[in-house]
Amino acid sequence: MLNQFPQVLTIAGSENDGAAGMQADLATFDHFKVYGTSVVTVCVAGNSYGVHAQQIMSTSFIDQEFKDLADDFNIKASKTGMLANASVIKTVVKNYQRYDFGPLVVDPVIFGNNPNTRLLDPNTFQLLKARLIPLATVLTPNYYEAQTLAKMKINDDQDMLTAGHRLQNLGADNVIIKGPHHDPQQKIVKDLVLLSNDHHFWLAGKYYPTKRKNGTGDTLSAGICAELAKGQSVTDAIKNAREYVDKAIRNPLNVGHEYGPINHFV
Ligand SMILES: Nc1ncnc2c1ncn2[C@@H]1O[C@H](COP(=O)(O)OP(=O)(O)OP(=O)(O)O)[C@@H](O)[C@H]1O
Ligand SMILES: Cc1ncc(COP(=O)(O)O)c(N)n1
Repeated sequence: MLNQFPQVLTIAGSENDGAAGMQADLATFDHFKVYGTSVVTVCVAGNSYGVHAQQIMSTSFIDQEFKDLADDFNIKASKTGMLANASVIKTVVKNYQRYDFGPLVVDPVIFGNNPNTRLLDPNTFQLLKARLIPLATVLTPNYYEAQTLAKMKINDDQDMLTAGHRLQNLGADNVIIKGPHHDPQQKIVKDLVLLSNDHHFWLAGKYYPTKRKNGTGDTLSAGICAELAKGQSVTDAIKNAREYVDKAIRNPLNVGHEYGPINHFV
């Protein structure tokens, strides 16, 4: 029957090296066998050495992208990625509230995998917290983004829990804070999952000492979105997406010289 196959939406930046952003989201959607549509917010020019230029889409173009998808598709879950600046955030919030695009996974992309790459204007943090985060079914900050948004340092598990609660108090139903993974000596990476019913659990995975992990955050949030669209619970969606990221890091794909992609073919 027309329009019954699970359809999802990524609202994100296009990254022309194929490793992260919308390209990683669409590859992940394919893996989870959902039909991926996209609203491009910004085009990023770069490669595995870094990001070199950005072209932000006009708000009228973004409005049109949303309208065209709403007119034709039956979207069951959505995710946001790179939003770049305040006008994009406001336009995305307005459109998401206008149409029914299902539960929303908000990946609050502030930094790229190379921590020196900033992907969001720092003047927009307040706007992000006040307008977008309250719409999140699942919020997926990395270790640095969680500290920036919760306005605190995270040094241990208790800090991570406190930061998670602060982010829930901003209005996100469920929060996953991805643990740090920049110490070559560490053995595991430990993410915190804080659920809307106030339960929490830790997802510990093996640490892989590799620079080939561009797009891990996008892949995790896209996997959660895909699984939610298929009717999985938040807990199962997060666990299944995390397992996929683990496999995609563990089996490297040797393209690009520096901060290369993970392997979406696994
Ligand atoms: N080297 C690694 N070894 C094992 N797991 C990792 C590694 N790096 C990241 N992960 C896992 O990948 C997932 C994505 O986390 P990560 O912190 O990389 O997100 P991010 O890409 O920084 O997020 P964002 O897209 O918000 O910027 C998490 O579950 C994390 O634990
Ligand atoms: C266009 C774009 N969007 C998002 C990310 C985040 O990447 P990661 O998933 O590695 O944090 C990125 N590097 N580029």
